[in-house]
Amino acid sequence: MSCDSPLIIALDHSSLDAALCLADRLDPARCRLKVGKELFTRSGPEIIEALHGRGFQLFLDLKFHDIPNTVAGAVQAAAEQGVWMVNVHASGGRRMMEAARERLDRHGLGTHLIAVTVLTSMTGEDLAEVGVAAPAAEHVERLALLTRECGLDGVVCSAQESTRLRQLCGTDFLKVTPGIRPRSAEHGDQRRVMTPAEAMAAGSTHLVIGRPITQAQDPMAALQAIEQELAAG
Ligand SMILES: O=C(O)c1cc(=O)[nH]c(=O)n1[C@@H]1O[C@H](COP(=O)(O)O)[C@@H](O)[C@H]1O
Repeated sequence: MSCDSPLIIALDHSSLDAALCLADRLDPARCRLKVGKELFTRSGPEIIEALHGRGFQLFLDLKFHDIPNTVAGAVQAAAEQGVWMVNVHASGGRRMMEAARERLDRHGLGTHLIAVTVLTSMTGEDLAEVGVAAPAAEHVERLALLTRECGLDGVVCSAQESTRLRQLCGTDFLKVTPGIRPRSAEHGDQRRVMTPAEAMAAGSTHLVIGRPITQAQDPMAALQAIEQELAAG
Protein backbone atom coordinates (compact mmCIF):
# COMPACT_ATOMS: atom_id res chain seq x y z
CA MET A 1 0.00 0.00 0.00
CA SER A 2 1.39 3.46 -0.77
CA CYS A 3 1.35 6.05 1.99
CA ASP A 4 1.73 9.81 1.78
CA SER A 5 2.30 10.46 5.49
CA PRO A 6 5.75 11.78 6.48
CA LEU A 7 5.67 9.58 9.60
CA ILE A 8 7.96 6.57 9.91
CA ILE A 9 7.51 4.58 13.11
CA ALA A 10 10.67 2.88 14.43
CA LEU A 11 9.87 -0.68 15.49
CA ASP A 12 12.79 -1.03 17.89
CA HIS A 13 11.38 -4.19 19.41
CA SER A 14 13.29 -7.20 20.64
CA SER A 15 11.03 -9.83 19.08
CA LEU A 16 9.04 -10.41 15.93
CA ASP A 17 5.87 -11.01 17.93
CA ALA A 18 6.16 -7.74 19.86
CA ALA A 19 6.82 -5.82 16.64
CA LEU A 20 3.84 -7.39 14.87
CA CYS A 21 1.65 -6.73 17.87
CA LEU A 22 2.36 -2.99 17.52
CA ALA A 23 2.13 -3.08 13.71
CA ASP A 24 -1.32 -4.63 14.00
CA ARG A 25 -2.45 -1.53 15.89
CA LEU A 26 -1.17 0.82 13.18
CA ASP A 27 -2.56 1.65 9.75
CA PRO A 28 -0.31 1.31 6.65
CA ALA A 29 -2.14 4.25 5.03
CA ARG A 30 -1.12 6.51 7.94
CA CYS A 31 2.54 5.64 8.54
CA ARG A 32 5.51 3.70 7.27
CA LEU A 33 7.56 1.44 9.53
CA LYS A 34 11.27 1.25 10.20
CA VAL A 35 12.99 -2.05 10.95
CA GLY A 36 16.36 -1.54 12.59
CA LYS A 37 19.34 -3.49 13.78
CA GLU A 38 17.93 -5.21 16.88
CA LEU A 39 14.69 -6.43 15.35
CA PHE A 40 16.29 -7.51 12.08
CA THR A 41 19.15 -9.28 13.85
CA ARG A 42 16.67 -11.20 15.97
CA SER A 43 14.01 -11.98 13.41
CA GLY A 44 15.76 -11.85 10.00
CA PRO A 45 13.96 -11.27 6.71
CA GLU A 46 10.81 -12.88 8.13
CA ILE A 47 9.88 -9.56 9.72
CA ILE A 48 10.09 -7.85 6.32
CA GLU A 49 7.75 -10.40 4.76
CA ALA A 50 5.31 -10.19 7.66
CA LEU A 51 5.11 -6.39 7.55
CA HIS A 52 4.88 -6.28 3.75
CA GLY A 53 2.07 -8.81 4.06
CA ARG A 54 0.24 -6.30 6.28
CA GLY A 55 0.60 -3.63 3.61
CA PHE A 56 3.34 -1.46 5.18
CA GLN A 57 6.10 0.31 3.27
CA LEU A 58 9.39 -0.31 5.07
CA PHE A 59 12.58 1.56 5.81
CA LEU A 60 15.25 -1.08 6.46
CA ASP A 61 17.60 0.84 8.75
CA LEU A 62 20.76 -1.24 8.92
CA LYS A 63 23.12 1.73 8.35
CA PHE A 64 25.59 -0.18 6.19
CA HIS A 65 29.21 0.95 6.60
CA ASP A 66 31.87 -1.28 5.02
CA ILE A 67 34.03 -1.55 1.92
CA PRO A 68 32.25 -0.56 -1.33
CA ASN A 69 31.69 -4.07 -2.70
CA THR A 70 30.22 -5.34 0.56
CA VAL A 71 27.88 -2.38 0.97
CA ALA A 72 26.73 -2.57 -2.66
CA GLY A 73 25.83 -6.24 -2.14
CA ALA A 74 24.01 -5.54 1.12
CA VAL A 75 22.01 -2.68 -0.39
CA GLN A 76 21.07 -4.89 -3.34
CA ALA A 77 19.95 -7.68 -0.98
CA ALA A 78 17.78 -5.21 0.95
CA ALA A 79 16.26 -3.73 -2.19
CA GLU A 80 15.49 -7.19 -3.60
CA GLN A 81 13.30 -7.76 -0.55
CA GLY A 82 11.17 -4.89 -1.80
CA VAL A 83 11.86 -2.36 0.94
CA TRP A 84 10.89 1.26 0.30
CA MET A 85 14.08 2.73 1.77
CA VAL A 86 17.55 1.59 2.86
CA ASN A 87 20.48 3.48 4.38
CA VAL A 88 24.27 3.56 4.60
CA HIS A 89 26.66 5.72 6.65
CA ALA A 90 27.88 8.72 4.61
CA SER A 91 31.18 8.50 6.50
CA GLY A 92 31.84 5.31 4.51
CA GLY A 93 32.86 7.75 1.78
CA ARG A 94 32.38 8.50 -1.89
CA ARG A 95 33.40 5.17 -3.38
CA MET A 96 31.18 3.26 -1.00
CA MET A 97 28.12 5.41 -1.71
CA GLU A 98 28.72 5.42 -5.48
CA ALA A 99 29.03 1.64 -5.50
CA ALA A 100 25.71 1.30 -3.67
CA ARG A 101 24.00 3.74 -6.08
CA GLU A 102 25.43 2.03 -9.13
CA ARG A 103 24.35 -1.41 -7.91
CA LEU A 104 20.73 -0.38 -7.42
CA ASP A 105 20.64 1.38 -10.80
CA ARG A 106 22.22 -1.55 -12.64
CA HIS A 107 19.53 -3.88 -11.30
CA GLY A 108 16.68 -1.43 -11.84
CA LEU A 109 15.89 -1.36 -8.12
CA GLY A 110 13.83 1.69 -7.12
CA THR A 111 14.39 1.52 -3.34
CA HIS A 112 15.24 4.95 -1.90
CA LEU A 113 18.91 5.04 -0.90
CA ILE A 114 19.86 7.52 1.81
CA ALA A 115 22.91 8.14 4.01
CA VAL A 116 23.26 8.88 7.71
CA THR A 117 25.23 12.09 8.27
CA VAL A 118 25.89 12.58 12.00
CA LEU A 119 23.81 10.47 14.40
CA THR A 120 21.22 12.50 16.31
CA SER A 121 22.63 11.13 19.57
CA MET A 122 25.97 12.86 18.90
CA THR A 123 27.13 16.31 19.97
CA GLY A 124 30.18 18.34 18.91
CA GLU A 125 32.04 16.89 21.90
CA ASP A 126 31.34 13.33 20.78
CA LEU A 127 32.62 14.20 17.30
CA ALA A 128 35.79 15.80 18.69
CA GLU A 129 36.50 12.61 20.59
CA VAL A 130 36.50 10.61 17.35
CA GLY A 131 38.73 13.15 15.62
CA VAL A 132 36.18 15.39 13.87
CA ALA A 133 37.06 18.97 14.86
CA ALA A 134 34.19 20.63 12.95
CA PRO A 135 30.93 21.47 14.75
CA ALA A 136 28.17 18.89 14.19
CA ALA A 137 26.17 21.16 11.86
CA GLU A 138 29.18 21.78 9.61
CA HIS A 139 30.04 18.09 9.45
CA VAL A 140 26.43 17.27 8.55
CA GLU A 141 26.58 19.78 5.66
CA ARG A 142 29.81 18.29 4.34
CA LEU A 143 28.42 14.74 4.43
CA ALA A 144 25.07 15.78 2.91
CA LEU A 145 26.77 17.47 -0.04
CA LEU A 146 28.94 14.41 -0.59
CA THR A 147 25.86 12.18 -0.41
CA ARG A 148 24.10 14.27 -3.05
CA GLU A 149 27.18 14.26 -5.30
CA CYS A 150 27.18 10.45 -5.11
CA GLY A 151 23.60 10.42 -6.46
CA LEU A 152 21.81 9.22 -3.33
CA ASP A 153 18.21 10.27 -2.68
CA GLY A 154 18.75 12.00 0.65
CA VAL A 155 20.11 11.88 4.14
CA VAL A 156 19.28 11.02 7.72
CA CYS A 157 20.02 14.11 9.79
CA SER A 158 18.64 15.99 12.77
CA ALA A 159 15.70 18.27 12.07
CA GLN A 160 17.88 21.06 13.42
CA GLU A 161 19.85 20.75 10.16
CA SER A 162 16.89 20.42 7.75
CA THR A 163 16.55 24.10 6.87
CA ARG A 164 20.21 24.48 5.98
CA LEU A 165 20.20 21.24 3.98
CA ARG A 166 17.09 22.33 2.08
CA GLN A 167 19.02 25.45 1.01
CA LEU A 168 22.14 23.47 0.14
CA CYS A 169 20.69 20.32 -1.43
CA GLY A 170 17.18 21.33 -2.56
CA THR A 171 13.65 20.35 -1.60
CA ASP A 172 13.64 17.05 -3.54
CA PHE A 173 16.61 15.75 -1.56
CA LEU A 174 15.08 13.66 1.26
CA LYS A 175 15.68 14.81 4.82
CA VAL A 176 14.70 11.93 7.07
CA THR A 177 14.88 13.11 10.66
CA PRO A 178 14.93 11.05 13.86
CA GLY A 179 15.34 12.75 17.25
CA ILE A 180 11.68 13.81 17.11
CA ARG A 181 10.12 14.52 20.48
CA PRO A 182 6.65 15.91 21.15
CA ARG A 183 7.01 18.74 23.70
CA SER A 184 6.17 16.64 26.76
CA ALA A 185 8.26 13.59 25.80
CA GLU A 186 11.53 12.43 27.37
CA HIS A 187 14.63 13.02 25.23
CA GLY A 188 16.24 9.72 26.34
CA ASP A 189 19.58 9.25 24.54
CA GLN A 190 18.72 11.73 21.76
CA ARG A 191 20.59 15.06 21.79
CA ARG A 192 19.73 17.06 18.63
CA VAL A 193 15.91 17.03 18.90
CA MET A 194 12.84 18.93 17.62
CA THR A 195 9.06 18.58 17.90
CA PRO A 196 7.17 17.05 14.94
CA ALA A 197 5.66 20.36 13.79
CA GLU A 198 8.95 22.23 14.14
CA ALA A 199 10.72 19.53 12.16
CA MET A 200 8.27 19.70 9.23
CA ALA A 201 8.40 23.51 9.25
CA ALA A 202 12.20 23.29 9.17
CA GLY A 203 12.10 21.27 5.94
CA SER A 204 12.23 17.64 7.05
CA THR A 205 10.56 15.41 4.45
CA HIS A 206 10.07 12.42 6.80
CA LEU A 207 9.99 12.07 10.60
CA VAL A 208 11.32 8.94 12.29
CA ILE A 209 9.57 8.45 15.61
CA GLY A 210 10.20 5.56 17.96
CA ARG A 211 9.69 5.59 21.72
CA PRO A 212 7.19 8.47 21.88
CA ILE A 213 4.79 6.15 20.01
CA THR A 214 6.04 2.62 20.69
CA GLN A 215 6.34 3.13 24.48
CA ALA A 216 3.09 5.09 24.79
CA GLN A 217 0.25 3.55 26.80
CA ASP A 218 -1.86 3.95 23.67
CA PRO A 219 0.36 4.05 20.56
CA MET A 220 -2.53 4.90 18.20
CA ALA A 221 -3.55 7.84 20.38
CA ALA A 222 0.08 9.04 20.41
CA LEU A 223 0.22 8.77 16.61
CA GLN A 224 -3.06 10.62 16.28
CA ALA A 225 -1.84 13.41 18.57
CA ILE A 226 1.20 13.87 16.34
CA GLU A 227 -0.98 13.87 13.19
CA GLN A 228 -3.17 16.55 14.77
CA GLU A 229 -0.14 18.62 15.74
CA LEU A 230 1.09 18.41 12.13
CA ALA A 231 -2.32 19.29 10.69
CA ALA A 232 -2.53 22.33 12.98
CA GLY A 233 1.05 23.42 12.24
O1 LIG B 1 18.98 6.04 10.88
C1 LIG B 1 18.18 6.24 11.82
O2 LIG B 1 17.01 5.90 11.71
C2 LIG B 1 18.65 7.00 12.98
C3 LIG B 1 19.69 7.88 12.76
C4 LIG B 1 20.05 8.81 13.75
O3 LIG B 1 20.92 9.66 13.55
N1 LIG B 1 19.38 8.78 14.94
C5 LIG B 1 18.39 7.87 15.21
O4 LIG B 1 17.79 7.93 16.31
N2 LIG B 1 18.05 6.94 14.24
C6 LIG B 1 17.01 5.92 14.54
O5 LIG B 1 15.77 6.55 14.77
C7 LIG B 1 15.04 5.90 15.82
C8 LIG B 1 14.72 6.91 16.88
O6 LIG B 1 13.95 6.33 17.89
P1 LIG B 1 13.41 7.16 19.14
O7 LIG B 1 14.60 7.89 19.73
O8 LIG B 1 12.88 6.10 20.04
O9 LIG B 1 12.37 8.10 18.60
C9 LIG B 1 15.92 4.74 16.31
O10 LIG B 1 15.45 3.57 15.65
C10 LIG B 1 17.31 5.06 15.79
O11 LIG B 1 18.04 3.91 15.43
